[in-house]
Amino acid sequence: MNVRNAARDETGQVSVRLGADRLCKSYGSIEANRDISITVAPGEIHAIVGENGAGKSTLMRMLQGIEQPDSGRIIVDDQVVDLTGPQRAFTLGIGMVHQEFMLAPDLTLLENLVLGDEPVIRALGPASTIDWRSALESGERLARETAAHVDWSRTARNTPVHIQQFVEIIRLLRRGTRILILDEPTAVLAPQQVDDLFALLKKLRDGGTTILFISHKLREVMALADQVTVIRRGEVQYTSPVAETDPDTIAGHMVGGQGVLPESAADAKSRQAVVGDVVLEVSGLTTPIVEKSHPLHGVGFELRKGEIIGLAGVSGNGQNELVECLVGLRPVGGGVVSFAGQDITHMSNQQRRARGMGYISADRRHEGLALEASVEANVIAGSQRKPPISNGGFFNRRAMRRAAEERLSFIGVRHGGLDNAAGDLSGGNQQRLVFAREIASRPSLLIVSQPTRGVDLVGIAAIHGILSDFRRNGGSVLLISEELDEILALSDRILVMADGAIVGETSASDADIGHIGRMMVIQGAGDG
Ligand SMILES: Nc1ncnc2c1ncn2[C@@H]1O[C@H](COP(=O)(O)OP(=O)(O)OP(=O)(O)O)[C@@H](O)[C@H]1O
Repeated sequence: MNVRNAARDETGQVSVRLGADRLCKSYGSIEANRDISITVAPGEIHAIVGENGAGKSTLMRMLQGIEQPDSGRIIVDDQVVDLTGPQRAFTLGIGMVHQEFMLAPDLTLLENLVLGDEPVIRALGPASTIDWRSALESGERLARETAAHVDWSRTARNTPVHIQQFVEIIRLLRRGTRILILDEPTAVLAPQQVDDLFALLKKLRDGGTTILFISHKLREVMALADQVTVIRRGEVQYTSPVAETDPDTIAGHMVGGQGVLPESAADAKSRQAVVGDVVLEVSGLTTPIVEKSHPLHGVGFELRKGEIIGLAGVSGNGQNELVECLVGLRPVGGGVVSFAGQDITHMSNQQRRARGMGYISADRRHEGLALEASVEANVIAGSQRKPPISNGGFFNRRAMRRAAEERLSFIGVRHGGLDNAAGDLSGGNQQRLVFAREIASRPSLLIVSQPTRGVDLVGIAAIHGILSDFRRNGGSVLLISEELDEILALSDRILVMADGAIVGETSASDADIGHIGRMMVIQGAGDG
């Protein structure tokens, strides 16, 4: 990229709003980014796609000044800049909306809007006071401009997730963000909310904001982006205007020479499951009202052998609480949970596991993994006292290594070495690791929450294939997912949850995405 000669065009506009010029970044022996060059024009929506561990987050961290490149240059407004830290990037107008929102949960949305940059009245001499009226005016003006409906007096904690996301965006705009980076922004949204977000982003784009977004969903890339760049194994593989490409071409560049994608979930599902006896029976389940949780109101359903039930719902409507009750991590207020004919309502998580219940938590960083521990320790956890790793009281180190390697390669976890910390894996590879461990313990029932959040195309197909095989071999799955496509592709039956209750049920063959989406948002927290 010839920056010095990247002359402003005839109208005096800059041609490169944000650019990376041969950026390199290594962690030990891993080259996370190698000679990455991208160019983003003013008022462009640029999608960055790539497999898990491809190097997308590393690039974003450098563009935000959180990490320094080993070599290469970053360009803002046609000029080479030195992003010495996040504050410098912010001053230049670069702002990022992370997957985990940064709002302070107990402050109101208005307080969050101005936090750290409060408008003040200086009428009282040296003392000053916050000008709430002007804060509210600026919030409402931005909300109007972005067509968002925001109740500024609500705390962030009590605000539906899609409104929190709007407020995050508005907050950045208020502080002069001109280059907005979004990390998988639709992961937590219902379909209608995705449409609203895209309408907002297009509006911002048309007003001159430059948008860079990371996504694993090619349908979204096609619907939203002007330009797409594929990163593979730390290098730019492909870049194209979206109007001149198609999802197959993009996917081909993402997976490189791996050829045909693994069997899709839809193909796997077309082989009808044989459904047997009831394995999990839940009736009248309630939870006490506890702060920071969403109470359950009499949840009941049956899950049979060889069946996948998909639980659809906007996040924050009681799904987490239900899962925690089922796996023994939250006390129930009333009702009964039976597993394989036995009342397990008050059993511990360990007792449930010993009876064949596997659990894949949505919160892999806190519940699913010990991030400081090695990749090997994490993938073996729970099996270290069983053969072949332990035999007659003797611990077999080689058998442990072999088992770890087999488990990791079974689901294609990309890692830099068995002794590296699990926390150093990319997000998607952390999720694969949890899956590899849980499947290896051969459960009869899997409770799976957000199994493919942040996982790439190949990983999704692999995980879906594993779930379908598990079901075909007589396993039962309760699948909780914010991805309706995933629920539709895998489930035999679909339950919809809103406001702590099951509000609808449909068989997969009759499922209609619009109808399910409406049930999801018609009540409860999704309605905000
Ligand atoms: N702090 C770190 N220490 C060691 N290795 C790291 C670190 N951060 C990233 N890596 C490695 O660099 C590579 C690129 O990771 P990165 O997080 O950028 O990928 P990604 O494309 O964002 O993946 P995902 O889609 O799974 O989030 C991976 O192999 C990862 O394990």
